[in-house]
Amino acid sequence: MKSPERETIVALSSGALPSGVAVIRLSGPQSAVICEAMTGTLPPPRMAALRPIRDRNGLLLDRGLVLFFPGPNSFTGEDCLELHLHGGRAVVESALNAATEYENCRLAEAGEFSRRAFENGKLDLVEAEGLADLLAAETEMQRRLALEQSSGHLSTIYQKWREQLLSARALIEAELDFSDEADIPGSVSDRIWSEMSSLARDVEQVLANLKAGEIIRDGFAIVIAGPPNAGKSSLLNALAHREVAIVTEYAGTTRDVLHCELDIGGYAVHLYDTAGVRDTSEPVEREGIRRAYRKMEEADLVLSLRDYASSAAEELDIPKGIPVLNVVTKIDLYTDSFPQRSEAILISSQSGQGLDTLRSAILTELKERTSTVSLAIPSRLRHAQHLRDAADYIWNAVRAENEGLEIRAEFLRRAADTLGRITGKIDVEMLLGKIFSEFCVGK
Ligand SMILES: Nc1nc2c(c(=O)[nH]1)N(C=O)[C@@H](CNc1ccc(C(=O)N[C@@H](CCC(=O)O)C(=O)O)cc1)CN2
Ligand SMILES: Nc1nc2c(ncn2[C@@H]2O[C@H](COP(=O)(O)OP(=O)(O)OP(=O)(O)O)[C@@H](O)[C@H]2O)c(=O)[nH]1
Ligand SMILES: [Mg+2]
Repeated sequence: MKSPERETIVALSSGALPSGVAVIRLSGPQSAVICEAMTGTLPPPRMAALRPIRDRNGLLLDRGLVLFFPGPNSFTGEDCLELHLHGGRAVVESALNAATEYENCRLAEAGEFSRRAFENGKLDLVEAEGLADLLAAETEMQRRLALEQSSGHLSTIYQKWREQLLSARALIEAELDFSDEADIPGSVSDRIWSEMSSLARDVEQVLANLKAGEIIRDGFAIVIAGPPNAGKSSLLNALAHREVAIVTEYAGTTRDVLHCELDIGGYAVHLYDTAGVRDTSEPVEREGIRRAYRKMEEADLVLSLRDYASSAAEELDIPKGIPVLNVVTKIDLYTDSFPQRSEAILISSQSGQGLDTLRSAILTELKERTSTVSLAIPSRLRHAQHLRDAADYIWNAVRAENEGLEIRAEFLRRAADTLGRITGKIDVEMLLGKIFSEFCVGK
């Protein structure tokens, strides 16, 4: 039986319509035939050519740029065709319809181009995740981290470790083969175990960067907390540059946790406003206060606010271990010179005084927590789980001195497999759906 030809897929790969230019991308064995049929000729590989674009009946749809990438030298590794059209809805619609008229050509699913690139060895899983993050990146630091990952630097590190494990294993197996011939003194294995210990430490060092990666990729959670009327909601509004929260002179205005997104120095920040904390028997307010504390527990940083006029120590009970910045508010009301009480940052949400100082204090905190020595920053829990397992297997191998070389080699094999799962060298079928469904259609 003749095996069915791989389908050619087509999609709009550029953004929302209407747009200046729209890029329609095809990938698969029919790309060249469709190119000739729709544009008259096959342009030289990877050279843009201006051509009329026609449907099957010869009707002119648009005049646009045509690019052909013969496989395997394309994004997907297959023959690829790009039609750069005018970005009108009807233009794009008619071109997509025209392409799918051809045999074995259909609309692509979300992430299908990247999935083919993965299947053809053009991308590994870490790079594919990086690419998904690059498309989702909204801040400068997210963009940098994603670009780093999508261009294979992290993959190279994981791959190098895997090779180190495999060659250590090979040396051990070789030693096992000669083990009848009595113990060779100063055998290779002494050297191997010290190398493996240092490898486990390298893995753990990258693992230690996980939190930094999460802060960059998923954002930094800052919770504004303090007594009622301290000016918490006013600060949220001032930093967001819009009226997110209701502000009144009544203590106890905010009940629910409110939220806005900020970009501080290229970092994504989630800023939360909470109910003012005080003793109260009012049930709605009590629930608000309970939620305020719950939010503080999840915070990366708490801004503890206090009205300048208020008596110093308030009963804000910030959960242990959560970093705090003390902020004194409403300083516009007090024009006289300030006796420097504590190291609090003095602000006025009304006049804007001190807000830049507050922003740079936050940025300093962010930089401290993301300035990892090495550039290898895993941004996903998926990597971290495998890295933790890999390090544990290596330590097991190193420490199993009394267990015999077979068992120790088996631990190294497991460590190597675990690393292989991160880049997709091993056992990936289950993951593929999840990773590639994060993409949009056309990617
Ligand atoms: N028009 C257009 N712009 C684009 C893309 C695209 O597909 N089309 N990209 C889509 O993501 C990005 C660029 N990424 C690309 C990655 C690989 C190849 C490619 O043809 N690779 C071949 C040849 C490499 C070479 O000549 O150096 C290969 O890997 O074999 C093209 C684009 C961003 N800009
Ligand atoms: N003069 C001055 N008034 C401020 C400033 N910030 C807040 N206020 C006033 O203080 C009062 C309380 O402000 P909110 O921002 O609602 O205080 P809150 O901490 O959110 O209060 P709750 O939600 O009740 O806990 C309002 O009348 C604000 O206008 C400021 O910087 N200067
Ligand atoms: Mg409030």
